[in-house]
Parts: sequence; C-alpha cells; structure tokens
Amino acid sequence: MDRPKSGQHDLQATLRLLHSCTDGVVRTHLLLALVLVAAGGLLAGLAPLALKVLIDEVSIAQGAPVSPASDSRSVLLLVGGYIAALAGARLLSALRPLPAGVAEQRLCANLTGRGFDRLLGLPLTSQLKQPPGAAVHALDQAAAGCRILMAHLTGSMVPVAVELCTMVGVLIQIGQPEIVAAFGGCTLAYLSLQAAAAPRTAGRARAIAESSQAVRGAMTEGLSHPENVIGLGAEHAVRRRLDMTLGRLERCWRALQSEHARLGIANATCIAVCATVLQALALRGLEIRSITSGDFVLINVYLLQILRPLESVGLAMRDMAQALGFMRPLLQMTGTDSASGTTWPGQLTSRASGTGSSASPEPSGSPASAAMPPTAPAIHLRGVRFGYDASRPVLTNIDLDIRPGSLTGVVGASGSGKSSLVRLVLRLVEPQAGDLLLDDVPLAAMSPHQLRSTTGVVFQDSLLIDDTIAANIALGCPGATRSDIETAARRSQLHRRICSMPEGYETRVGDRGTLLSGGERQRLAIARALVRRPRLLLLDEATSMLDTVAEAALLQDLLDAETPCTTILVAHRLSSLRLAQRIVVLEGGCVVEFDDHASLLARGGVYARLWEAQGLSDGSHCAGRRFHG
Ligand SMILES: Nc1ncnc2c1ncn2[C@@H]1O[C@H](COP(=O)(O)OP(=O)(O)OP(=O)(O)O)[C@@H](O)[C@H]1O
Repeated sequence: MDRPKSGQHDLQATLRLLHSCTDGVVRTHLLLALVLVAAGGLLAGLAPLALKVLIDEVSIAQGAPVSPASDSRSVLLLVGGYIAALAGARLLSALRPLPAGVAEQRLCANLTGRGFDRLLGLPLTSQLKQPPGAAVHALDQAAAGCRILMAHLTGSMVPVAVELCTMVGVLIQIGQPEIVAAFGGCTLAYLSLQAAAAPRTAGRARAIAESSQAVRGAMTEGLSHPENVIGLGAEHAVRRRLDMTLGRLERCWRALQSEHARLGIANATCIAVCATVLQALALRGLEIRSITSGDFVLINVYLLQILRPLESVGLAMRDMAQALGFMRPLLQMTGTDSASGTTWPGQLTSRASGTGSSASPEPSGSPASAAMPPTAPAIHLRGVRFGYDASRPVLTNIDLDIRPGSLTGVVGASGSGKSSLVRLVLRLVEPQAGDLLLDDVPLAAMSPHQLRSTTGVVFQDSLLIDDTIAANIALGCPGATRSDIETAARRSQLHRRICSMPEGYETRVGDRGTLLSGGERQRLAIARALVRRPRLLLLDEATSMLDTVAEAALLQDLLDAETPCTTILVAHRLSSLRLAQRIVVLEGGCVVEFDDHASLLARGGVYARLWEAQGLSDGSHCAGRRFHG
C-alpha cells in the first residue's frame, strides 16, 4: 500500500472537511487569533535585537569601539524596549485562547453536526454494517482531532513560523551569511525529521482510533443489554471480548509511544548537533571580529529562544499527524477518505446550515422532484428485486397492487423479506430492479424527505429518547399540540394508561424507554407515527406486544378513520391480520399468495398452513386445550 500518498490524501480530505465546517464565526475568530500570535511571534523575534544593541552600547561605554557612542538614556530605552517586547509577546500569546477558543469550539461543533448529518444520510445498508457505537466514536475522535489541530495551529505553528522568519531576517540584517545558513539548515533538518516521522505517527494514531472504536463497540455490546447479558450468564464472554479489544488498544498505544520516544531521541541529537555548529560559528566570528559582542549574545539568545519553539513545533507536527489519524474513521465512514473520490459538500455560510438545526441531507438517489400524492396512495410494485448484497437477492420479482386507504397484512417465515419490503417502501433501501409507485408517481422520483414526512412508521425496535411521554410522541412532529398528542395516544390505545400515571404525559420514559413495559413502548411508538397524520402507515411487527383486544381496537380505528391512510402491517401473529383487507404471503423473498383472509384459508396454501400451525383454525386454538402443570 502506498502509505505516504494515502497520508497526503487523508490530509487533503481532512483539510477539505475542516474547510467545509468553517463558517463566519470560525473565520473571524481564527483570523483574530492568528493576528495575535503572529504579532507575538514578531515581538519575540525582535526582542533580542534590542539586547544586542544594548550590549554593543555597553561595550562602547567600557571602551570597546565596536559601535557608535550613546548616552545612558538610550541604554534605558533599549532595556525598556527589550522588556516591553518580551512582555508584549507573552501578553499577546496569553490573549490567544480568547478568539482561538471560540473558533475551536465552533469548528468542532460544526464538524460534529455535519458529521452527524452525513452519517445519518448514509445509505441504510452502510449504517447497518457499522459495529455498535462506531459512528458516535468516530465523531468523538474527529472532534478530538480537530481540537488538537486548532490548538497547535494557533498555539505553535504560526507563532513559531513568524518568530523563525523574524530571527532569520534579523540575522541577515547583521550580515552573517554562514550563520544564517547554519541557522536555516538546522531548522530545516529539525523540521525534516518531524515530517519524516509524521506518516508513521499518523499510521499509529489510525490504529489507535480503530482499536478504541472496537473497545467502544465491545463496551456498548456488553452494557447496553444488561438483561440479556446477566440472564444468559454471558458476563465472562462479554468481558473476554472487551479484554481482547483492550489488549489491542494497549499494544497500539505502546507502538505510538515507542514512535514518540524514537523521534524524541532523534530530535535531541539534531538539536545538540545544531547548537554545536552554531556555537562554533559564533565563537569563530567573535574571534576574527566579524561579529560584535552584541551579535554573539543575539545569536546565543536566538539559539536558546528557538529551541523551545522548535521543540513545540516538533510536538505540534507529531500531534497533528496523530490528529489526522483520529479524523480518519469519520472520513472512512462517510466515504470521504483517500480511498474514495467523494468530498464534503461546500462550506458553511451560517450557523443555521451547520449544527443541530440543519435538516438531515437527502439520501443518495435520483434528484427529487415529484410530489407525494395528496391523499392515501395506492402502492404498486412492478418486478421489484432487492438484496442488501446485490448478488444475494432478498426479494425477487415482487408484483403487488395495494389499494389506497386499505389495511394490508404481510406474513411469512422469519427471513422471508417482510422488513425489507417495508424498507423499500420507505426508500431506506433502493431496489436493484423494478419500480415502486405511489399512485402513478415513481418512488424514485420523489423526495425521500417528503415521502417520510407524510409517512408513519413503527419498526420492531423503536427508538425512545430519555424524555417525557409527550416529547416522545411528538419526536417526529415538532409542531404537534397537546391535543394532537392526546388524540394520537387515544388512537394507539395508550391514553387511559398514561392518565393513570401520576405525571401523565409528563412521565419520563427512561433510557431507551426502559421504564415502560414492552406493550407501552409499542403503543407509544404507534402514537408517534399517528400524530403525523400519515397518508401511508408502515407497521413492522409493531403490535406484537399488544394484547389482542388493544390490537383489534387499534386496527379498527385505523379502518374507521375519517382521513384514511394506506397501511401495511407486518405480523407474525396471524390473528393480528383478521381485519386486514388483503394479506401478502412471502416465502423465500417471493410473493406466493395475495388475497383476503377467508380466500387464503379456503385456498389451503401457505397461509392456511401457517394459520393452522398457530392453532387458529376453527377456533380449535381454544377448544379442548389441555393445560399441564
Ligand atoms: N442489513 C442487512 N444486511 C444484510 N442482510 C440483511 C440485512 N437485514 C436483513 N438481511 C437479510 O435479509 C433477509 C430478509 O430479512 P428481513 O429482515 O427482511 O426478513 P423478515 O421476514 O422481516 O424477518 P423477521 O420476521 O425475522 O423479522 C434475511 O435473510 C436477512 O438475513
């Protein structure tokens, strides 16, 4: 693999990413910080010049005729100038964090917000492939990398560059070409060492970022489902998985620290050699009187003064290489790293288009133009083929016509493709062949955002946020009033239960809704879908935890609604589907039957066999059943 080249591309990709997150606030504050540090660097570079002139003046006073005579007032002025320049440099550097901090915080916030949008906008198939917690970790790491880059840019790179240039300028002025050349050569040698080590450091940091992602994944797996882990007695197994990832992370950190130590030794050697060369040249200059005592002191002060900043540039280059490694997982996940040609979209112009308030980007697909039908639409699937991996189809040759405003059930064995069908209708995934239409509008021509804003969906696992019941119901519909929320809760058969809670709609649901029962969580998720007044409602195993009375009442309400909506109900429990007007039976990714309940039973096919297998035929599931103690 061509590491240096990929490192260079990653640097470019990182710079593009940071540029795309730069808004007016970042620009203004960064500029202010750079002006401050550049002025500080200039003063720090000029201060020793006052010292040189001062020493030359004092030498004259002692009878060494190396420079024009001067009075004690000018000596005082020079001392004052020297101290003022040093103090000014320190003061300007102390002021740096004010604007630099604002720029850094805003840039990191923009980066996190944009990264978040970008990750959410990735095709669902890519998102589902990510290890647990990987996306959050990538965002955290990128923000940490961004902070490191910003801190070193304003804290060391720019001030030291200005200070160095000032020193070289002053040395040129005093007419010592060999000392200027030695000074420049030493600086160049030192910086080359850092540049040579940077790709290795970035590589080590990349490995750390990947390993710590694995650690985060193992911790998330172990801690996010305590019931399962403890119930299964899997504590040791999840701990072993964590230990393996921790071991790898430890090795990666050790490798980086060894790299740092090697670089530290090389730096110390380089500095010692450079100091010897410069010292020898300065001494020789003094001996042959090509430089004054003041020049000698100036060179020595520069030598001392340049060591610290040079070291901090060394550290900065090392840390910046590390920061690039930390940014890589986000670049990789969003497909904007060196391996892909994709870049981040244009620069931010205002806060509104940056963090938080920006809408999730449209997922990839054809340009969105066609409008969603204004009433409950018919759904047509024509020769649809789909697979998460194109070579392994999950659904094949799907031809279906679902009537507008109808309730259509979908059944089939586990893995037969029911959830995939729902994902296709919601355009979370795209078919490899065939067409999906709402009325006569192809789904592919429709804005996914518009489609989803008029669709209600409840998945098997519903997201509940750690907030109140009311906030959870209104999650996908920020404009919902209390009355809208209550109406939706009534329709999902949850209102009475909520009213029986001491805090009613203000009851907090806990992390991932753990303070509610499974059935309550499902009804809340259904209320959330209904509050949007959807024209299309997709319920994927959304009623499995409801008792049959609540389920029947909910479905009847959907059928009786004043404003009808086209509903697809995926269910394993066939009794749920008795009210469905039509039922799709899937087997191995194909539609094998599509009719109403009675006709399907009469046909004696797959559906009838499933019905029988669930002990539902002729009410025999109740009659004559024996219960054993
Ligand atoms: N993200 C994914 N990546 C790859 N394959 C997937 C993914 N999700 C599902 N599959 C595969 O697609 C097939 C159909 O899955 P799907 O979830 O649509 O079935 P289902 O009928 O809803 O199953 P269940 O009743 O168990 O929920 C399965 O073989 C499954 O392994």
